[in-house]
Amino acid sequence: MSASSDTRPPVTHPTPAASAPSVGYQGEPGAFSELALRRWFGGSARAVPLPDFETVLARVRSGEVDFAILPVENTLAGSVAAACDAFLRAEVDVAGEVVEPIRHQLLALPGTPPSALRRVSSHPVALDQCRAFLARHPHMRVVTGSDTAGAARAVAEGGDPAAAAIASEGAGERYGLEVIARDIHDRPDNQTRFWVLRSWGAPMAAPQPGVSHSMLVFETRNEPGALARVLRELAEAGLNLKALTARPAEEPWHYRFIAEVEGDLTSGRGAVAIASATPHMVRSRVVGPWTVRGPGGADGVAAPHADAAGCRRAIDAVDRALVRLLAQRRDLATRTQSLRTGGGDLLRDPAREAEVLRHAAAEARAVGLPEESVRQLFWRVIETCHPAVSEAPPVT
Ligand SMILES: C=C(O[C@@H]1C=C(C(=O)O)C=C[C@H]1O)C(=O)O
Repeated sequence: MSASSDTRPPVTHPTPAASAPSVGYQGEPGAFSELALRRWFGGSARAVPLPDFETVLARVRSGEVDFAILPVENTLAGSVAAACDAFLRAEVDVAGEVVEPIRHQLLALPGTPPSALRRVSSHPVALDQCRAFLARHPHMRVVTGSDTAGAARAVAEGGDPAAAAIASEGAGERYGLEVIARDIHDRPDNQTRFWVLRSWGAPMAAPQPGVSHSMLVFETRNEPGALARVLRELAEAGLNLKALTARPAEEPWHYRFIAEVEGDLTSGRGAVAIASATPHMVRSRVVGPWTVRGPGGADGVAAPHADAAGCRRAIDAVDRALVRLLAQRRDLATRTQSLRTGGGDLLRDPAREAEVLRHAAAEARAVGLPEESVRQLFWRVIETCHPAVSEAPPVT
């Protein structure tokens, strides 16, 4: 794989007409997909729980939901095969990518001693991320379920003190369960990539900063070197291959490949690479471009670490990203002001300021931060973006 630097303009990021988009996800409230969609869309999005990946894809394709979120790869368990297959069968576009840290907790009825547990249930992909813990506790029979939060709800509703679930801490809180064993995933830097999906042709809006990613979905002829020839075109265009997924096509021993690259395959050298690769492919389509958000993503937020020094480096990266976002906010606020005043003096809008603080408080609530201190902080943010704004925060 080759390194590449991307200096093209920011990717156009989709925002639906309504301020609160509906976003479909597989699972029940408290699922990791719900956390991932909050990272992308914020606290105001309407999260729509759906039973399986096929239904998620069908709903976004038909426009019944504005977007969908789909877990595609976990750093411990690998590709989420069922999600990739559902994606390959549907005609949808990737509008973004979220990388979400995944922390698994062993949850049971409050007051349950660990020795009383006999059964543990969760989604198979979650169970795969906790193999070492499960191997150390062979007295617990492993039961696969359709999702993590659903397994937690079933333990709460079942009332059986021998039953446990593996799910997020948030799912435990939602269903009144206690954390019996904390952070039981095999590595502390466990994380999952999710694609944000939209139907083809859904409206696009404001450009987002960050490196663009895109993908080529293709099949090759069953002949020596066919895959290598396609990949060589991408490499020679200087596009870094970040993931290559092979899934079975219907015909025996034929494969569909998903090649994800850092770069835009719809223009410039990316488009040239696709043109050169086309004779080597049986079927192909280009999806994207999109930007990545979350640990390790293009927004510069670092991945979690096992040791304190690593965590501090990650905090430093988060802080740098926060300051860059502040500068971005200041530029937007300055532009808003000059549009509103025609270049004159600062024109305050207390109603808008109150709205900004309300939004920040709602986001804080969604991610479990203290609302009042986030409100205060945002008052300072408004002030920092406009040094002339310096009175006490409005009361809402
Ligand atoms: C940027 C603006 O100007 C001022 C600054 C605001 C802000 O930083 O959020 C909000 C309202 C105005 O008092 C605006 O009008 O939106």
